Amino acid sequence: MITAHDLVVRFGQTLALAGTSIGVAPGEVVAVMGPSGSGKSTLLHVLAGILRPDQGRIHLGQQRIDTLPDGARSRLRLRSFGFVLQFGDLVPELSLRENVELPLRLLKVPRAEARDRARSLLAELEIDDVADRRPGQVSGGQAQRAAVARSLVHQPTVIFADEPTGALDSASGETVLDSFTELARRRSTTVLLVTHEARVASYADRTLYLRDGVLV
Ligand SMILES: Nc1ncnc2c1ncn2[C@@H]1O[C@H](COP(=O)(O)OP(=O)(O)OP(=O)(O)O)[C@@H](O)[C@H]1O
Repeated sequence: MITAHDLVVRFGQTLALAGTSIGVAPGEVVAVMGPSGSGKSTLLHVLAGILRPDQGRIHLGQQRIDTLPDGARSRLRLRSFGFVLQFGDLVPELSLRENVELPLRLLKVPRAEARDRARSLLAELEIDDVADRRPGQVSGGQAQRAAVARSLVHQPTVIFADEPTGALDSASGETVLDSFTELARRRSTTVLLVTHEARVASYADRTLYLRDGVLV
């Protein structure tokens, strides 16, 4: 589903990715582990088209995506990718429901359909009772479940998750990971999960290890 060859990313003197190749099959849940500074977030940002590699090639299915112009890459991200980040990426002024509807509204899905699709995911993630509250008025676990719902609602091809439970206690983290990976598997959505915790990686089908910018 997503493949990359010989990715190199430099930040000044720092070689964040040093010729990394990766292939993730459709519907596969893959974890990327590694120590702090090994290049995990950089790899995720490059694969997701947020950062352009200095060298290398990235394909989504048959389509080469690293050479797309900025506008086309933004549209691709909106349509084909979902994101779950560690914290703070819900819009604080919007309710959980409005946050979950947001990708659909940006994709011009009619309001009623967006509301229905958000409602059904909010119910599946058992946060329908707090859906009208803002992120600041719910628990961290409930906010992360809303972020999971938002990442899935437009049926993306790939979801990128960067330490999705890093800010939660372990019980809330397990609940979020259980429902996230279960829903993604049921929909055959490919997931790339970056974490430094083996407990989190255990939810994946396969774990890759990065060290000094190379998969080992
Ligand atoms: N914007 C940036 N500017 C300069 N150096 C950067 C930047 N982003 C990352 N780096 C450097 O690139 C290397 C890889 O960083 P990256 O954030 O990808 O690692 P990581 O494995 O995700 O680390 P962590 O687990 O601590 O989040 C590190 O040496 C980091 O300091």
